[in-house]
Amino acid sequence: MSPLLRITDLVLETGPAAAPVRPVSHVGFEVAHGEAFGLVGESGSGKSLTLRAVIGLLPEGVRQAGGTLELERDGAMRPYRFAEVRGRGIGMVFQEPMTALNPTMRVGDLVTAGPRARYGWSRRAARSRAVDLLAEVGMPDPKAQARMWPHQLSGGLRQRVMIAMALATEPSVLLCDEPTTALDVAVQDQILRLLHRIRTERGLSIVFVTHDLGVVRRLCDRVAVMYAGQVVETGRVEEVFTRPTHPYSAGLLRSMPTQDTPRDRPLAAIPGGQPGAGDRPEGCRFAPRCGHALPACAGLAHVLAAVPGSPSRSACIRVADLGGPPLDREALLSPLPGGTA
Ligand SMILES: Nc1ncnc2c1ncn2[C@@H]1O[C@H](COP(=O)(O)OP(=O)(O)OP(=O)(O)O)[C@@H](O)[C@H]1O
Repeated sequence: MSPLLRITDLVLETGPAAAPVRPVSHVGFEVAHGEAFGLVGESGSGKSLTLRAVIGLLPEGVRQAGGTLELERDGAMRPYRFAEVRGRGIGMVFQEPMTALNPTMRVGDLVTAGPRARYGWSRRAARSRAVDLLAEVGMPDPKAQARMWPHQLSGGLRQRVMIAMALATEPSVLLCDEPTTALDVAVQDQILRLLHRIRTERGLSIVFVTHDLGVVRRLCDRVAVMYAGQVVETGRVEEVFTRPTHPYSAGLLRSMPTQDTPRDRPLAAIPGGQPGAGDRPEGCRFAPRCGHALPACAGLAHVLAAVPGSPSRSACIRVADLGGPPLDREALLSPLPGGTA
């Protein structure tokens, strides 16, 4: 598949310019046309900041110190400034719809506010478009719901409104930051199915930020695993999930529950904790927690390189010696209860 979005060498900084801390260092990834791409990793690994940087919506206190963005237009990859693509090719769905939706606007006006201002749509045209979009995202009574206020809707319906808002600008890429985390399990499933349907029907590319490997297994074609502000491995989901090429990804996958995992069984955890943004070791940042680390790992520059015999790319120099018991391919790739989205 041909590339649609390419991020290269993204660096984000916080703190004083003279002594900056880098929560995201030299992160890059590429998303193809129509592809679902997952960005996974523990809390604090830099997933959300990376996604927000793509549309130039960094929280206060975080600044971009490097990185390029390219988006495909008319058959060629073209460079853009990060904020420039927000609502112009790239849409975003946030984790918490209540804080992301303006409470003083009716749902129908919210959905089309962006394109209406930009393209000068009439009120009538905007309303009709809003109702169509609300129907597309599965609102049960789109005409009536277009007249409601966000607080009158359930969490699941609010998330549908946010997806409709993102679609209103006709993006080619939808960025989703933990789009189901704030919802209860049954509603999570409905939203994941909706995103899958929209992706298929519109031929959209989707980037999912999630700590839930089940979501990645179920919806994504390719994945990047982040650790302490860097991508440590990237590849096709079925490869990374069954033949991980970085000890951190292997540990993360071993700690992932499958449908056969008894509820009361403790998960095999990776010993130790992820270092904070201001507290990162030299060389391989995972080395202090890694059972395969050599003294040399502490002096290594971070390079995501091709792995002999694997289609994945990995930052681990010990990839050939990883060994360990093979991961249970069937358990890791079997459909989740409730079926495929
Ligand atoms: N507004 C901010 N100011 C300063 N530092 C920040 C800010 N937001 C995030 N950080 C730093 O960046 C790190 C990465 O944050 P980010 O939200 O991207 O992590 P994440 O992987 O998405 O985790 P989570 O799943 O918990 O959101 C944080 O651990 C924190 O050190």
